Amino acid sequence: MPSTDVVPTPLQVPIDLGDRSYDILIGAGLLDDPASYEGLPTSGHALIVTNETVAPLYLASLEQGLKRRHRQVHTVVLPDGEAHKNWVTLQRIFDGLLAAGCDRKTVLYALGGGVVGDMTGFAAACFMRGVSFVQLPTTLLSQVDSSVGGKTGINHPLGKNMVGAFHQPLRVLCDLSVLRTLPARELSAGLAEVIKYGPIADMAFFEWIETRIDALRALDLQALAHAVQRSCEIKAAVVSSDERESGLRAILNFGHTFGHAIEAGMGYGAWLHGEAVGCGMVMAARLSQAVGLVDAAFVDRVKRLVERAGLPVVAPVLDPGRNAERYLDLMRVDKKAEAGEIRFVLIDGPGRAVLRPVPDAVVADVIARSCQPA
Ligand SMILES: NC(=O)c1ccc[n+]([C@@H]2O[C@H](COP(=O)([O-])OP(=O)(O)OC[C@H]3O[C@@H](n4cnc5c(N)ncnc54)[C@H](O)[C@@H]3O)[C@@H](O)[C@H]2O)c1
Ligand SMILES: O=C(O)C(=O)C[C@@H](O)[C@H](O)[C@H](O)COP(=O)(O)O
Ligand SMILES: [Zn+2]
Repeated sequence: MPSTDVVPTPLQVPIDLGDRSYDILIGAGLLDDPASYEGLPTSGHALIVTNETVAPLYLASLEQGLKRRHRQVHTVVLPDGEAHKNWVTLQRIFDGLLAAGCDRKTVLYALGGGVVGDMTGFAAACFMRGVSFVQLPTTLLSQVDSSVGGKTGINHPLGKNMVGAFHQPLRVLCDLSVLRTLPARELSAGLAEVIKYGPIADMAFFEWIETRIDALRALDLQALAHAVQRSCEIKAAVVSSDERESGLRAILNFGHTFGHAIEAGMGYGAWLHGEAVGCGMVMAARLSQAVGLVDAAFVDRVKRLVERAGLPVVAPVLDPGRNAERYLDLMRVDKKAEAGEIRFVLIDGPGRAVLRPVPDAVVADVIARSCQPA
């Protein structure tokens, strides 16, 4: 990664939610910079939640820094992976909090990717009926999406993120330096959520990604800084106007109805969330074309960029005997479904999304076409 002085730091994206408002700070070296934590509570107890992959990389220095702010700093190190985003692992956070004698003023720090962030946020929402937490996202995906907006939770074997709560963090620190240790496959997964913001909200950004995709994959710090900043700006605007997804916020689910079915259907962790979303966006773009909202050129453009990001574009067969039915069954539990009717985020012209039901036969045809290599 190029030297850190090329990024004018920190960039700051505010998220306006009344008394739950907070800032997203973006820059290199933020985790170890005491200025990043200014204004946050300095209560007696802090608990850092991380995982066994991230801990050896970044836990020691964070712990040392937080010891200057909190009398006691405790840690919980979780097993790594989407397959562990469940009750059993969540319980380990509560075990750690109680064993350490943590109280209502305790601040939780989520050091890791989206899995750690979603689970720590959920633990913070539940512990003693709600304590504060800070997001320290260490993957591209978590910096551009999961650390922002307060969706927290865990998976159920029958459906993604089925148990959770809305609980906003006090601050989000997106330290770009930590991305240099991220495996290439995980970087690609993060790019899926970056690409997502184009078709739903900002085609100029989509065009910019098309020109900078190779730089992003090569960890060009300036390109990454802009990608994280613009993604967070779009997400902050959407969340500020619809915090609890009563309407508009659903557009952030573009590609996720198919994507969540792939994740659950393949077994959590087989496909990364970003991979499933990347492929799911191609499927949702096809579905938008199938109901007459966009043309084939638009679908092809989305598919090409997803492919260039290093993501899969051919959907997996979930059940050879009854593949479309299996997809449809999994999608019927989607949180956007109403009375068993699946509602899809469709692209209604470049940069604009709508939420709509689509007849099962049309969806089944798109699934069949998407599972075939082009
Ligand atoms: N709450 C939301 O709004 C929201 C939004 C998008 C995704 N999500 C959730 O986020 C999760 C996906 O997050 P993710 O893609 O960050 O996956 P992840 O948390 O599993 O992290 C990916 C992998 O990278 C490793 N890792 C993390 N930081 C690293 C670093 N700096 N260097 C080296 N390795 C590192 C992790 O240990 C893990 O193996 C899914 O569960 C998804 O449902 C939530
Ligand atoms: O923040 C949101 O709203 C999103 O939909 C962002 C998604 O990228 C994310 O994967 C989210 O967790 C999916 O939400 P869900 O409500 O469908 O579980
Ligand atoms: Zn997502």
